[in-house]
Amino acid sequence: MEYTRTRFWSRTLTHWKHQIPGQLQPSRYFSTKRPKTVLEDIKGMTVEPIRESDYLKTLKLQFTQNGRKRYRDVARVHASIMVVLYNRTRKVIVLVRQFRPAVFVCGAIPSTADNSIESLNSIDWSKVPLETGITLEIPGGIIDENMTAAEAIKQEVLEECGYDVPLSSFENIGEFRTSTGVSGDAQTMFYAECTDDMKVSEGGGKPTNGEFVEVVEMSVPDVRKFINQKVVNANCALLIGMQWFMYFKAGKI
Ligand SMILES: Nc1ncnc2c1ncn2[C@@H]1O[C@H](COP(=O)(O)OP(=O)(O)O[C@H]2O[C@H](CO)[C@@H](O)[C@H](O)[C@H]2O)[C@@H](O)[C@H]1O
Repeated sequence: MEYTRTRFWSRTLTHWKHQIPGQLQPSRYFSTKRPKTVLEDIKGMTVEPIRESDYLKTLKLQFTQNGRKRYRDVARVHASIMVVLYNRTRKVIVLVRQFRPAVFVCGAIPSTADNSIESLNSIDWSKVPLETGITLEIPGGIIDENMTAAEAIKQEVLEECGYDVPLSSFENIGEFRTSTGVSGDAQTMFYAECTDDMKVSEGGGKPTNGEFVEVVEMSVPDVRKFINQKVVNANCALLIGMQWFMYFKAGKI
């Protein structure tokens, strides 16, 4: 299918119908409206223990510290990359909305709840509003071991947002840990600018991987309002990235 710019932008004309819990009237904060996709088509949620996983290994680390025996339960997960992507033509930050099962479960029941498999499977998940699990994120993903971090983020931007941004445009702005208590995995954050001319596809993720994302845009004044909210259904990386952008870039673009 040949993509034209008219087609991309005309999809943004449908109305944003959903309010994301923990965000103040998101429609006020977006310069484009939410396109209709299949994010909401989620059915038949069940829960079972992990026996084997390509994405998560749990370990019990035991050691002695200052003569005292200690242990720590640790989760090993993949390192990841993400990017604050600014579209110079449209003067917006490019973001993705997606259904995150982990956020859905944590948003639906408190972490102190009975987390037994029986108890979790007795919940009627269809009654939990799906918006509970829909997050706003800066584009990103896990690092494919055959790629550099910059190559990996370039590919994520293409797959998720449909922009073919030159590799040299990705500026590494820092690495940090997503969690220090449980997983300790590294995230590398990039900054890149794109233009409408770099838009080569609609984006949306890789449906063959079961990945469905919606591309949304936020104007710079709206970024300021967004990061000033008390609660957001977003990850720390989005907030760190936006704060970095407001501090180092917003006054210069
Ligand atoms: N836990 C899991 N269980 C089953 N399948 C999984 C999985 N994680 C990834 N996958 C599979 O791998 C594919 C690619 O994943 P991504 O590279 O998009 O990582 P994701 O953004 O989900 O999380 C990564 O990148 C984001 C940044 O975008 C980080 O915040 C986050 O910590 C990091 O895991 C997914 O579509 C899915 O098929």
